[in-house]
Amino acid sequence: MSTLPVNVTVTGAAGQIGYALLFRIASGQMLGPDVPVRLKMLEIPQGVKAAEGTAMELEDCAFPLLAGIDIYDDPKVAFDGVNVGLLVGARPRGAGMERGDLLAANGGIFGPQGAAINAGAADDVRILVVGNPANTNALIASAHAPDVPADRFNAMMRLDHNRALAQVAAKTSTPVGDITKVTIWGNHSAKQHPDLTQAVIAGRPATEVIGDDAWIKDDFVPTVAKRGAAIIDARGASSAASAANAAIAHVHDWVNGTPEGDWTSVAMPSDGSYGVPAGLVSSFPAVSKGGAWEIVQGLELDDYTRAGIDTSVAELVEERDAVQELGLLSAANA
Ligand SMILES: NC(=O)c1ccc[n+]([C@@H]2O[C@H](COP(=O)([O-])OP(=O)(O)OC[C@H]3O[C@@H](n4cnc5c(N)ncnc54)[C@H](O)[C@@H]3O)[C@@H](O)[C@H]2O)c1
Ligand SMILES: O=C(O)C[C@H](O)C(=O)O
Repeated sequence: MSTLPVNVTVTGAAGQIGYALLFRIASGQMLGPDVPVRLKMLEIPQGVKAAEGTAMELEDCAFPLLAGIDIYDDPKVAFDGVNVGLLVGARPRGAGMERGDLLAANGGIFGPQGAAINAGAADDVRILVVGNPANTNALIASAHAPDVPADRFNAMMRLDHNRALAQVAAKTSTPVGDITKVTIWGNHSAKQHPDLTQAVIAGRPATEVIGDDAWIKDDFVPTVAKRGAAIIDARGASSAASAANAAIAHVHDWVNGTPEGDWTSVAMPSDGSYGVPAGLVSSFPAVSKGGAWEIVQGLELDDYTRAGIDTSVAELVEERDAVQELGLLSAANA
């Protein structure tokens, strides 16, 4: 990236995650301590006033790297020239809302945003979808941006990845920094598959250090997969600071590379690796090199891992089929 300001568009800027995210982006934690940023905040009209308040606070931080702040309620302008887009704003599930209703409501958000990205984004654009259902929302956005390479659309699994690291660290009394090669496969949902079969703790296989297969299957996997719901139950609102932290780390590593000897978990369009149908936005172990993700290849999958991936991917197929049926994967419906 050059020293020209990087245009960072954040949707849902007045929301909880937006509030935890914007200050860290402006301080340089996402793109680096030498990279100026211009924030382009997108909200729905009812959210604009609150976004203006957040912008006032951003100004009051006097961040040296913050080159400008603009607030929009029109995606076409908000994504004009965007280099990095964080698609956070989404329609939450309301009382009595079926999964199909949620997918349809979000299709109405992510289709037009994808079209706006297609029309105005910079050539190096990178899009991270955070708003749920994140994987399928990323698929919808990408379908409406036929001129943008599909691999520029990611969905966020980094929070699940970090949750897995934290659980293993607590179980083994190991510093998080000594734990590598954890993977989350599949969908950002309770059907994700957290996987420790390749994980390493201070140079030793994690499964050997843990020495408790029942803990992995009966405790670790469901705890990580259902952590989002546990946070909602405890906080009365979904995770915000940890989600923002994960988004910062995801984009940081995408742009600047992953540490040598480790990988992270990224939902990106499948190239057919590990039997995941091509095009589905599914999570894989991935390294970032030269500003692009590469799926880690050649991992042996035991039967338990294979079954976990298949279950999660089946859910993604269902979601894709549902939005396809609703016409949300057709660019004509933007
Ligand atoms: N992928 C993950 O790991 C992860 C983690 C936590 C939360 N989430 C999801 O992130 C999303 C946002 O969470 P939150 O806590 O910030 O919610 P929130 O309700 O506090 O904020 C959402 C904001 O988005 C805005 N918005 C809605 N539609 C919009 C549109 N079309 N364009 C622009 N802005 C729009 C709303 O006005 C609101 O200000 C939710 O879908 C949540 O489920 C994902
Ligand atoms: O689980 C949720 O609905 C919220 C969010 O996606 C999370 O993982 O915390």
